[in-house]
Amino acid sequence: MPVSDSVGRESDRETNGERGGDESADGLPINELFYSLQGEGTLAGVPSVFVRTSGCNLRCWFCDSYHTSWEPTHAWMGLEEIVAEIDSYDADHVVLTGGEPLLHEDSVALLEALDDRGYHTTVETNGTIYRDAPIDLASISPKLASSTPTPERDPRGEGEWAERHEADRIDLEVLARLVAEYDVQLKFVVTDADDMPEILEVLADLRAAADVPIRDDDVLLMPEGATRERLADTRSRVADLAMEYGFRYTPRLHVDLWNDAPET
Ligand SMILES: C[S@@+](CC[C@H](N)C(=O)[O-])C[C@H]1O[C@@H](n2cnc3c(N)ncnc32)[C@H](O)[C@@H]1O
Ligand SMILES: Nc1nc2[nH]cc(C(=O)O)c2c(=O)[nH]1
Ligand code: SF4
Ligand SMILES: [Mg+2]
Repeated sequence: MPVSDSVGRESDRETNGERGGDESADGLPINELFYSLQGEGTLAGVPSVFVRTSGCNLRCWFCDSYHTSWEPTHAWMGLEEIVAEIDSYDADHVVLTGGEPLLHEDSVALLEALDDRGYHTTVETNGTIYRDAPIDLASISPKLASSTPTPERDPRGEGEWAERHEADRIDLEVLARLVAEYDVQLKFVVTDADDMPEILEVLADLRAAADVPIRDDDVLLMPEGATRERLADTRSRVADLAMEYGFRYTPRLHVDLWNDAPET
């Protein structure tokens, strides 16, 4: 759902972690801002500053950033304040993530400021919202049916989000636009072989809809797991699937190194 659809609907604003009231002030709801190694994707291992915005339009049952989606918490930070804190680290790479960072209009201004200062920017996004911004790598993680918070899997309620999540999780037009405009990686969260038919279907639909080729090399399978214990269950299965289907495997380096500690 484009964020503009939710403007003016207070309940949506609140659910998404957006600011009520003072729309004119610039800034972003920041859940955490920290320095770490990029843990996922083609840039895994690269020292990077992470800016995690709060608020999301989806509700994956497995979300490893619960306090940006299911129970959003944040401090409001002005753009200058955010840039100054990023500058205080000695890094060339910035990862803007969330929650869903492209929900927020001011993510564009932040990315412009970072681009002006020469940073390489990665945006971690669920691929349901398009924005025009200087993004060096759009790290898109389209959400599969296995992410839907059914009553049995809802971490908080009784499946109240399932219908909305299901309706909004894939937007082929937005995905095709992101793929056309940016360097992308498509990073699918995988638990087992049951996820593969849907990945193939999304890819076939996207290849048909997009004006540019999508290489198998740009498709990454990432094991589901927010903890070392869970990853121990999923990672070798997902590695085998990557070899079987000819897609890339991505580790979750930060989970291997620091488990589920905050600010890692
Ligand atoms: C918290 S999300 C924030 C960005 C955006 N909302 C998204 O989903 O792409 C960051 C990354 O973590 C992944 N992720 C979240 N929970 C996960 C889990 N339990 N296991 C594996 N990956 C997970 C997402 O798919 C995404 O690639
Ligand atoms: N180290 C580390 N790498 C990451 N790559 C993507 C992350 C995210 O939450 O978007 C993430 C994260 O939370 N930590
Ligand atoms: S889209 Fe991303 S931030 Fe939102 S609930 Fe899913 S994993 Fe969490
Ligand atoms: Mg993370």
